[in-house]
Amino acid sequence: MIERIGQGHLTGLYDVAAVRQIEQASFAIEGDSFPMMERAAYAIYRHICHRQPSTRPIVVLAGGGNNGGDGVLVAVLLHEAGFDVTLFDAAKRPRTGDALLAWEKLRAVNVPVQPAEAFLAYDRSAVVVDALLGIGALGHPSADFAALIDHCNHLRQSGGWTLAVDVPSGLNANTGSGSTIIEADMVVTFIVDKIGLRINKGPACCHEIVIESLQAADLDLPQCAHFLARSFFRTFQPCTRYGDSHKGTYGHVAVLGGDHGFGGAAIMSSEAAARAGAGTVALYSRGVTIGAALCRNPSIMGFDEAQGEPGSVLRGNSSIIVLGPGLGRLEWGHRLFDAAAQLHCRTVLDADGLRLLASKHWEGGELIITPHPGEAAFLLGISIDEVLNDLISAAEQLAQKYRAVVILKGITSVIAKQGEVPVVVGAPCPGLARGGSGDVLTGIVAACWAYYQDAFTAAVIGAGWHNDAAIKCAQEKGDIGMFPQELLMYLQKS
Ligand SMILES: NC(=O)C1=CN([C@@H]2O[C@H](COP(=O)(O)OP(=O)(O)OC[C@H]3O[C@@H](n4cnc5c(N)ncnc54)[C@H](O)[C@@H]3O)[C@@H](O)[C@H]2O)[C@H](O)CC1
Ligand SMILES: [K+]
Repeated sequence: MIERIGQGHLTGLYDVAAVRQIEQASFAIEGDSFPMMERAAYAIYRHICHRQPSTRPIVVLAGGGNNGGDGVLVAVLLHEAGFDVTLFDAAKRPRTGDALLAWEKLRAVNVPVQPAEAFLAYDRSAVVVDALLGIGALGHPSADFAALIDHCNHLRQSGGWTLAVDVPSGLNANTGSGSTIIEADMVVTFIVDKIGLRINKGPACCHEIVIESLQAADLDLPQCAHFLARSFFRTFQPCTRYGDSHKGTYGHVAVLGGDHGFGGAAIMSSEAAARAGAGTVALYSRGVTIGAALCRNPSIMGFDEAQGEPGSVLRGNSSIIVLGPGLGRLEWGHRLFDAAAQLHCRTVLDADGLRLLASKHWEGGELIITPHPGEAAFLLGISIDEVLNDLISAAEQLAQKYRAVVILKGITSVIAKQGEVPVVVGAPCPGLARGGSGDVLTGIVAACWAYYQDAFTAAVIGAGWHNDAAIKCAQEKGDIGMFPQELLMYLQKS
């Protein structure tokens, strides 16, 4: 799969169970667990020296477990190097094991220590090392930890800089969920990249993620997902043109939708397909929508009902249909949905098309569906929280239930297909949190599908490309200033 991307660009994302297995194997090989904690602390120390070499004070928030143990050793290294470091001790019980060994080292060199509560009155602009909770956290942080996390985030808002050890405290390393979470400028995560950092709330709390392997054992364990970093689009231009090509080389996309009141959705989708490089694009919609669409973009073909059935906009059965943007759920939308199914073309299904899918049986062509968590919950008959608490499984269940390639949209998107390792793509772009972003996505994915043929490849590249262009657009226009259709002008910007 995904030959166009190449496995080299897809990195593995693991759950906590896998990290524990690797840890145990590494400890067994080395015959001791403490050296790995020392390597973890040294890695953090190096990043602080490199990124924050100033004379700012450094605060270490240390819990009672081994995540806290890492923090304690970081404090020792910083103190020995002459930094102004204070450790706030949040352990509730006497430390044991490696965390205790670390604590004894700290005591031997007299690092200043204060009780955790004192941190709530701390108001200096500092570098904060979050070593409260790591992969051993259970449930939401206790109230006292939540207060420490809130205060750390408050200091960061007022000019502080936060480095999270392994995982931002409060973030579930498996699900990316959490209520009160450290917002980290940098997360130095150990051994392998963790799924919870890359999905759900994770990406919004981890502004930069660095992976330190700590010379851990190299086990071939199953990955929860692959990750396609944004950097892929620095060198890869999707849907490139060839010298000996013609418009037929790049396929035909037909957008069906845009009922009264929702014409803009279908217009944006068709425009996106055209801008993303589809050879020809047709829009089948209400007459008034066609008029508006042609005024905006005469390169598309516009057909209204008076000119024939939806099938009249196709160019043979290799056409890609986009069904859903502005479809509505009234009689008109139902009719278009049924007509589209009978065309047996490859179909990108979104929005109202997904609502209709839940109540009808799809016997049409191959599907890519693009639900957000609310639509996924509706399609699976579960709550939105259940979807958010296991996005990978929700995407996989949808793929199985609807025999479709699924783009489960979110801060990052999860792309799933039966028999494939899911792929997580994207990075946070708050500018996308507005109506129309999904309509633009459907058009881009359809154009990619016309180009790449393979639905999974098209979904991964299309979702990643949409996100990358949106971030570039927001950098110039601002999150509030950008309209979804404007990101199309950034599809080819390097
Ligand atoms: N050599 C090593 O052992 C290495 C460990 N690494 C680091 O270790 C952590 C995982 O450590 P672990 O002790 O298993 O768990 P944590 O420190 O993350 O958490 C346990 C700690 O937290 C308390 N606690 C649990 N849940 C809550 C909660 N909801 N609210 C408040 N407090 C909670 C619990 O009582 C314990 O005190 C890993 O992330 C690494 O940072 C490194 O990998 C290096 C080698
Ligand atoms: K942490």
